[in-house]
Amino acid sequence: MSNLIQTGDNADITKERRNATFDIHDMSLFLYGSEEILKRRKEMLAFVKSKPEFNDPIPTEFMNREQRVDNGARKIVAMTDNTDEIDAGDFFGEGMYFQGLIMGRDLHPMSLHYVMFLPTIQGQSDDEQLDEWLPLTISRSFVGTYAQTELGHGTNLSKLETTATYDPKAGEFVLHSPSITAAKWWPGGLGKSANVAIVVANLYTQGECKGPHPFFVQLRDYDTHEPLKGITVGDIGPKLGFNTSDNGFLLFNNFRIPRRNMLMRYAKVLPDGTYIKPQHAKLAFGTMVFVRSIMIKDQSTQLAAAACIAKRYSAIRRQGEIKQGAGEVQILDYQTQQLRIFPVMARAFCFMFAAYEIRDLYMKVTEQLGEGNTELLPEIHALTSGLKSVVSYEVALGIEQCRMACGGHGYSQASAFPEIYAYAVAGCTYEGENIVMLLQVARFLMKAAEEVMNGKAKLADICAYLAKRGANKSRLRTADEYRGDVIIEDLEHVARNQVFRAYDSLKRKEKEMPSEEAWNKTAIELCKASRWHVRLYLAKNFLHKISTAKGAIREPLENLARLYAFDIITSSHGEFLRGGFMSEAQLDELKGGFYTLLERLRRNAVAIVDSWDFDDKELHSILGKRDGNVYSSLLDWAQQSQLNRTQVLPTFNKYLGPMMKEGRSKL
Ligand SMILES: CCCCCCCCCCCCCCCCCCC/C=C/C(=O)SCCNC(=O)CCNC(=O)[C@H](O)C(C)(C)COP(=O)(O)OP(=O)(O)OC[C@H]1O[C@@H](n2cnc3c(N)ncnc32)[C@H](O)[C@@H]1OP(=O)(O)O
Ligand SMILES: Cc1cc2nc3c(=O)[nH]c(=O)nc-3n(C[C@H](O)[C@H](O)[C@H](O)COP(=O)(O)OP(=O)(O)OC[C@H]3O[C@@H](n4cnc5c(N)ncnc54)[C@H](O)[C@@H]3O)c2cc1C
Repeated sequence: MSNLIQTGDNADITKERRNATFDIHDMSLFLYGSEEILKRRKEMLAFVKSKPEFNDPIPTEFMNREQRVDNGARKIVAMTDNTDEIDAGDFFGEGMYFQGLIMGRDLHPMSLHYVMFLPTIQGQSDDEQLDEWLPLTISRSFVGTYAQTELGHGTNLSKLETTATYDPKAGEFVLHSPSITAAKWWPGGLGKSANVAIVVANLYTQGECKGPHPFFVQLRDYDTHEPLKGITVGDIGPKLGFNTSDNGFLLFNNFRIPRRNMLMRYAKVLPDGTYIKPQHAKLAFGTMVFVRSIMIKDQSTQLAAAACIAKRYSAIRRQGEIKQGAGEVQILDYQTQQLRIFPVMARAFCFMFAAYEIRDLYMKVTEQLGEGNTELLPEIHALTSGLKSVVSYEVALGIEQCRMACGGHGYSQASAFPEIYAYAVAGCTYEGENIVMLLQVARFLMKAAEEVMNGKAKLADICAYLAKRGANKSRLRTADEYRGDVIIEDLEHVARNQVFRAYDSLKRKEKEMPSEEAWNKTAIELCKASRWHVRLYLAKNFLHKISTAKGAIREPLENLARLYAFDIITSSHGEFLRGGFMSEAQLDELKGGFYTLLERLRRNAVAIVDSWDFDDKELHSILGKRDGNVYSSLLDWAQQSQLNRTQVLPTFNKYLGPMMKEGRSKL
């Protein structure tokens, strides 16, 4: 704990750190997994701080878009000049941390090169293609992106309009955008930075459409960077966030590429045009599964950053009195403030622990795919789709809650909340719009429900609860005893009920109308089932993980995990009251328990967020500064505003001055 206290720190924040009941190093160790990881974080941070080229000339929030794009390009080249400093193969750990430290929370001109282009080359090329493209990708001989979404279609991949038609005489594919709506739209870095792309197009061979497939396509001349003939490309303009990235549009006019530019690890087109289908129809969508899986860690980090800022600021902000005349209190002492922030922190821990599970599952699936085994593909698709949806949505709400909890200063860009929100909320949309992805989970759940109904309960582990009988009354007696398995049983009960309610409703409707229509008319219930399924997974994983904690960190972790569960239950209590599963009295008991948990977590509030090991450089927030000296820093920060460069702005002479002069002259 003491390592975060320094002379000159704000007295309130120092008091918080002194009062903590555990050593933050122990908590960081539990959170990140090993001493080696913590050591490497320190080494990477020290390295980044030692390099002036990683600094921003002025805070990025004071830059215009061109300056941001320029600054982003400069820094990503500097960053990737120094990848020897990290284990670049450890994308999930070192790669993400290193990038976050240097690039901040904005995508940059090479984001898609690393996040999707490289993984697609690795995952979808055959050995010969890998030998050709991988070294060029790693050595940054070109800048790549992933161009799938179009103006008219993003979600529904089968209706992508871009065509790749095989011409056996020339041994080439002809890429074509038959309409305006066929324009690729959104790919990161496509507008101005990328000179190659993985283009996802509907493949036509021997007169038949074989569905969307990935192709390696050169877009610009390697020397002049001018677009090649047959390519129209540009930037799509400013967005809510991601403004350091030149997300782009792209149209093809009968643009030819060699046959071998189709990525052929799974599906293939032979020289005569014969199509060889992949072992599993959705193997070509593997990169999306990969990104959905790493998003969970990224999103939980953003949520933790928001909670860290809100808690540190709430520790130093004094406003109002609880006891009259006793002086203004730290706003962190208000129960309502705790309600706004503590559950957010609990969620960040929960999501991070899930991120580790998903990383491990992803690695297992990759290994299996290498052996030609696609057995776990439906499971990982459902799990990553569901987690991506629930987590990104909760993260966006949580960040906004933290912002509002910081009053007026939360609205300033000095807080970093606008930046964190704009960055994180995009996750609700990219890599599959959240509702659509929840419906994918529902497909998986409906199949599982069908198996249970048919008595063939050979279910994936994550669905095993669907086949359980379960009690029809909650075992909850006192809030203090409400822990571990008892909580899980109750969440299982609600999730199972919702899955079968949706299933029954779907089956009833299927008797009255075509199944696609029945599906649409049950979609709200299906999404609800998916959310409960994912919440159950998250809570189970969280409770299991904290049960392995030892020593002084155990109690605050248990408080967090139980707060997470109590929050879910009390905020959707109707589901638990249904059919008398819980009584009103039980719910009141839980509510009381929830308030007690807030009180218990109060003492360690700051230490818990300190354990996330955010350096000020990474947090990039005046309100969240480690030393708590917020007010003087806010004044310093504001002085960097462009508007403060001169005392009198041109607007005075042009508009306001003449107006006031005229006003005075009329008196
Ligand atoms: C040098 C060091 C540097 C280090 C640098 C490190 C940097 C680290 C940074 C980390 C930051 C992390 C995060 C930030 C990243 C931000 C980047 C954002 C970029 C965004 C990119 C994009 O958005 S790309 C475009 C994404 N698009 C989508 O996701 C489209 C969504 N649509 C679909 O996925 C699908 O079309 C569908 C799932 C909605 C439906 O598919 P389809 O219509 O084809 O199928 P059906 O519905 O008929 O289903 C048939 C059947 O298939 C199953 N299925 C579908 N998809 C999959 C799949 N992927 N895998 C397995 N199975 C699948 C489906 O469930 C059905 O199954 P049934 O059994 O028949 O039910
Ligand atoms: C910041 C950002 C970065 C991106 N980067 C890239 C990139 O690098 N490369 C790339 O190719 N793409 C990229 N995209 C595009 C992104 O993948 C798509 O926007 C996303 O997949 C959603 O598709 P859509 O825009 O077509 O939404 P739509 O599908 O049009 O969604 C609009 C609404 O329709 C609903 N809806 C659609 N279909 C259904 C259905 N079947 N059932 C029920 N409701 C439905 C949705 O739930 C939503 O409410 C990016 C997008 C953003 C915002």
